[in-house]
Amino acid sequence: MELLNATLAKIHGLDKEAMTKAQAHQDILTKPQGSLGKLEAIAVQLAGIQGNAKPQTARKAIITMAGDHGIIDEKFHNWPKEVTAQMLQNFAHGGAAINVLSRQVGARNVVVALGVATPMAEDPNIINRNIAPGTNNMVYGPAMTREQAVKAIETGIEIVNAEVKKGLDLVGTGDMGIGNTSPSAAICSVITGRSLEEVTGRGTGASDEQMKLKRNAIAKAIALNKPNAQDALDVLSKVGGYEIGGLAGVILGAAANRVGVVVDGFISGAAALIAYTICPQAKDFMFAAHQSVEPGHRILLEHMGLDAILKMDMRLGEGTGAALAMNIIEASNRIQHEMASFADAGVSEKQS
Ligand SMILES: Cc1cc2ncn([C@H]3O[C@H](COP(=O)(O)O)[C@@H](O)[C@H]3O)c2cc1C
Ligand SMILES: O=C(O)c1cccnc1
Repeated sequence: MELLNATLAKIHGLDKEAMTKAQAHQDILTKPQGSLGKLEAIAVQLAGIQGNAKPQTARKAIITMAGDHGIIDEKFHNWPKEVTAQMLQNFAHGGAAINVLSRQVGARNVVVALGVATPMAEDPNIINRNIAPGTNNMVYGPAMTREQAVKAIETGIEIVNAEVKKGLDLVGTGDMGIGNTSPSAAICSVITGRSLEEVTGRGTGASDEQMKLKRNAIAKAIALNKPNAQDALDVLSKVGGYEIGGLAGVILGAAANRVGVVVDGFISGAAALIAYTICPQAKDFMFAAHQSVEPGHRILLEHMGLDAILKMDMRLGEGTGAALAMNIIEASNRIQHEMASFADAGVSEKQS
């Protein structure tokens, strides 16, 4: 709990002076004021995060965290849990969607096992910080202990702190874990107060019949464990997942280091909801990368007052939306650095 508390103590608000300077700079560039819309807002937020009116985006990482889920024993899944470990190998060898999109935007991949059930061979490209071989089936009891939930968050903080030491201007979150749309829906429903009908989605492709089983299993888990919506550690431990806790730690750690964090889809969103419930100010450091097809994603973004950068009908996770949205954030920052002012370019200014 010490690292978590120390991290929370380091989270302060955005640098208002840097934001005022960044906005003033936007306003003298050769365009009608405000005409670049969200591109301007992103540059100003980034300035507030980094405390610099001309922020940096060159050093980027996507941190993808993996965990398995006991709830897949409830038989509404189409994919075996071995896929989690197999996909980690794929991430480690550059073949997954997240590898391609990270390469395209120039982000390094950081792959972390936090709660993977299938034994894995050692691999220099996988950081093995397994806390347990997957969560317990939350239909019959808590997914993990409160101590394990804290450990997951603190591991996420340690991982992002290590990346900050290597040099980090922008970090993206990603998840891998067969079954993890179920704990994400549970977290979303408990914290936002919205029904499972509204927040549960098809994940990797649940049929109508499987959707009924999925909602019933999540409802049973919530009814049995009675997570306290005001206590994010209680929610995470009772109906969460190791990778979700780890990603909440990445988000809190990024905020403490004043690094902008590009939050991926629904699972990363559930992690953001945990981080936000622990420390609402962490929201200032988040960029919502995209709006996933999972219906709960829009709901949890609304709950935090976040506006998704992209809407691409994506539903993969891994950090794919985060990597893609980094392109937009970089574009916005290049405007801030490279565009000519009216004075530079000799363009007449607005007359009235
Ligand atoms: C081959 C494959 C690659 C993936 N990459 C991400 N996910 C995504 O799908 C899973 C969540 O959906 P559900 O709750 O329905 O299991 C997570 O592993 C998520 O990262 C994948 C899923 C599969 C099958
Ligand atoms: O939005 C996501 O992150 C997502 C949706 C479905 C499956 N995996 C991830």
